[in-house]
Amino acid sequence: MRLLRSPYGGGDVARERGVASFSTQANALLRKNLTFQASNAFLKFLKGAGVTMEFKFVKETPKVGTKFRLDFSSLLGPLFFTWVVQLLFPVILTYLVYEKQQKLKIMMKIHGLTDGPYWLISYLYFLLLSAAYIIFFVIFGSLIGLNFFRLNDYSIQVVFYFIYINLQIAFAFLVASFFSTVNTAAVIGYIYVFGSGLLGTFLLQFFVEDPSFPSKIISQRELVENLVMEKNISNYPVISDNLRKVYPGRDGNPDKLAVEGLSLALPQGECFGMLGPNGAGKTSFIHMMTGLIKPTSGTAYVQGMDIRTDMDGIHTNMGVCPQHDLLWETLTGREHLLFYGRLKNLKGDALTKAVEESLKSVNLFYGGVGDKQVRTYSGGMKRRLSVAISLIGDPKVVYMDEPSTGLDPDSRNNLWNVVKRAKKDRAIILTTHSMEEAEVLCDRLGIFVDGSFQCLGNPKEEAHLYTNSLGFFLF
Ligand SMILES: Nc1ncnc2c1ncn2[C@@H]1O[C@H](COP(=O)(O)OP(=O)(O)OP(=O)(O)O)[C@@H](O)[C@H]1O
Repeated sequence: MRLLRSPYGGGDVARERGVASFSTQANALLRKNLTFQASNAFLKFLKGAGVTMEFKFVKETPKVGTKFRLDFSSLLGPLFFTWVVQLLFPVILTYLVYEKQQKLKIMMKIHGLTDGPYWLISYLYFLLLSAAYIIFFVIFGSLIGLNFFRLNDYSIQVVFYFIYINLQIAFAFLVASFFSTVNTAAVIGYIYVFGSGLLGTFLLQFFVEDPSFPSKIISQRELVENLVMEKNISNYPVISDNLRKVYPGRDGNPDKLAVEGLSLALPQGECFGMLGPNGAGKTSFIHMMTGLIKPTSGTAYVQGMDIRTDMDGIHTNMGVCPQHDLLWETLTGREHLLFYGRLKNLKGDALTKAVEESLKSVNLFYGGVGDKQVRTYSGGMKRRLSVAISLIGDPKVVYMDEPSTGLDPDSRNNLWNVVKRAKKDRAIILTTHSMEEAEVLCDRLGIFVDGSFQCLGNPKEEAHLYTNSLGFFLF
């Protein structure tokens, strides 16, 4: 076995093994910018020729920079929160035992204080103390940007803490009856905090870290219920209220549940990404929202109009980029846009201007491309035209079903730029299989599996969940 010092060095040895003739081929490939194929083929050849290489002069490929975000609470995980919120327990316990140890309670009793007012005043005192402590904890945590506070709705946190501090005070009252010395109570109190934190983490960590833990999904459902109840829905162009789709079974097959009670509220200007494996129900959801199929139950409101009754009104202000390009091969790009622009009630100069701008925005204007028949277009051009059609007439709600599927990286980047520019002043729902696409385009992301959201959140926050949990479903 000979040693070749670098892929492009070691001339004698390489020539001996016939590398010279190969490297001519490899260089040709490299010149064509097919670096990857060239280097792979080159390595295969060397392996076959029994030559090993030392990558002495080969540098690592530069990687995209990532923002360092220090969330030190995550270093301790749920333990941090359990320990901090429980810290008042030993304080309350020792305070109660201190009054018992110093016979202060008896003194007060002697002076006429009965049990009822004593416990009531003690309870109110500890309630105020606990409330102040928790408020400080929440404000401090929110100010330094801890995820625990940022990602959970404050109203839910208030209810949780209120119930928790009441239980903690009641428990301290109970435990205080078993102790008569402060030192023992303090030691046991702190051991309890430390031990129960560890035990709780051990027993409950699975639920806390389970990506399907539905806290945000529940809050989304509550938001939708409130919005529908209060008829305050103008700030949310898209509201899906418990939308459900079951396809009836055929040829002896059972019914198929495609979308299971989907609740979602989309504010103006948000691009929402639905990410999920094949067959998750994304297209069924879009088909219901666009009126192609009827929901089995539930409904949705688009700009305040009900999809069950006002679909015609909704269509005038809605754009759709379907999963597969639905285009006439013999019409030009411009003709498509003129046609769909007219359907959106554009006329005369406004229509001509809108079509021109639209062609420019998707790079189909210059060189007269927009005036060529669609059958001459590449896949990327057809996809860009489909996106342009979805945006013509300035619709306030746009659905894009896997807009970049099947495109090469260059066409995909072009298309992403179009969508990024179009995001302003619109609500966009976009389905995709690509985490990268979701990160680039979406402000919020829902991971959709088996007809329901497994989690909702910011694409950057959900990225690890997608890779960890959905990777399981996808691959
Ligand atoms: N017309 C239909 N009749 C019966 N079942 C259907 C029908 N359309 C879709 N389904 C089923 O409903 C489920 C959801 O399908 P849907 O096309 O909505 O998923 P999807 O997430 O859009 O998938 P993809 O990413 O492949 O487009 C699938 O199991 C599919 O087989």
